[in-house]
Amino acid sequence: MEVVASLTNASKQYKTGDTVITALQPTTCEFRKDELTLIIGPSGSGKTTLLSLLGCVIFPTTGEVTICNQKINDLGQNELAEVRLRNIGFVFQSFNLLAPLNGLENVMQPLLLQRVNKKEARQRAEDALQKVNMLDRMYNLPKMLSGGQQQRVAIARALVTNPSLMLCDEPTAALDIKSVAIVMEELKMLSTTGKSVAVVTHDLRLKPFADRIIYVNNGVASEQPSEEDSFH
Ligand SMILES: Nc1ncnc2c1ncn2[C@@H]1O[C@H](COP(=O)(O)OP(=O)(O)OP(=O)(O)O)[C@@H](O)[C@H]1O
Repeated sequence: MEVVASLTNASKQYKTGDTVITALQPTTCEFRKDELTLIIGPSGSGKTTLLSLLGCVIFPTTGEVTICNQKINDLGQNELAEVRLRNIGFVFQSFNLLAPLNGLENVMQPLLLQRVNKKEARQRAEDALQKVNMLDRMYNLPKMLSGGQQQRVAIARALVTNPSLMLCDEPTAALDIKSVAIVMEELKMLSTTGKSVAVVTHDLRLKPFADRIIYVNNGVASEQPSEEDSFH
């Protein structure tokens, strides 16, 4: 299956003063088209660091990160921003919708940033909202929507630019159990439409939605569960 993103011996250390924290040990893994990959691990284990490397938000200390066949290590900040805008959609725990804008306007924003004209942006935003079954609520402000509905609008905003890679950081953490299932089913559905979807979570209940699971423990990423994980 086609590889959308990969880490090759990629590690990350953070330096604060004299202290060096190894957030992620050298890691090699692939994220493929048409797959939903869960990145599971306890708090502080290195999940967000792994996702941030994939999202081209931070550079690895050692090793390589490749997104859509492009090695990102040697890119400058502007080129990196371009890679992010063209290839990656982000979904966050706290939705991050713009409060004064309705659902449609929120979803149109990434396209307007890419200088797509307003008419086309509106059409594409409506198509994205349709995919997550939120077209009928597109004129609502975020505060008029439930958490699950806001997250579905946020997913539409992430997918409107047609990214190959969708990166989701604890997308269900703020949701009730019914909304968790709806949001995960939407993400699963997207992963069958030629995208690679990576979801960071500490919630082992999301396992049934995964095609593949990467376990992260103490900065070590592995496709094998540790003893601690396998008890669940
Ligand atoms: N910018 C930073 N500067 C210094 N240390 C950091 C930084 N970001 C993360 N860390 C440290 O790296 C380690 C891994 O953090 P990371 O956020 O990747 O874990 P996580 O598994 O996502 O945790 P959580 O589930 O609590 O968000 C932690 O010890 C954290 O304190």
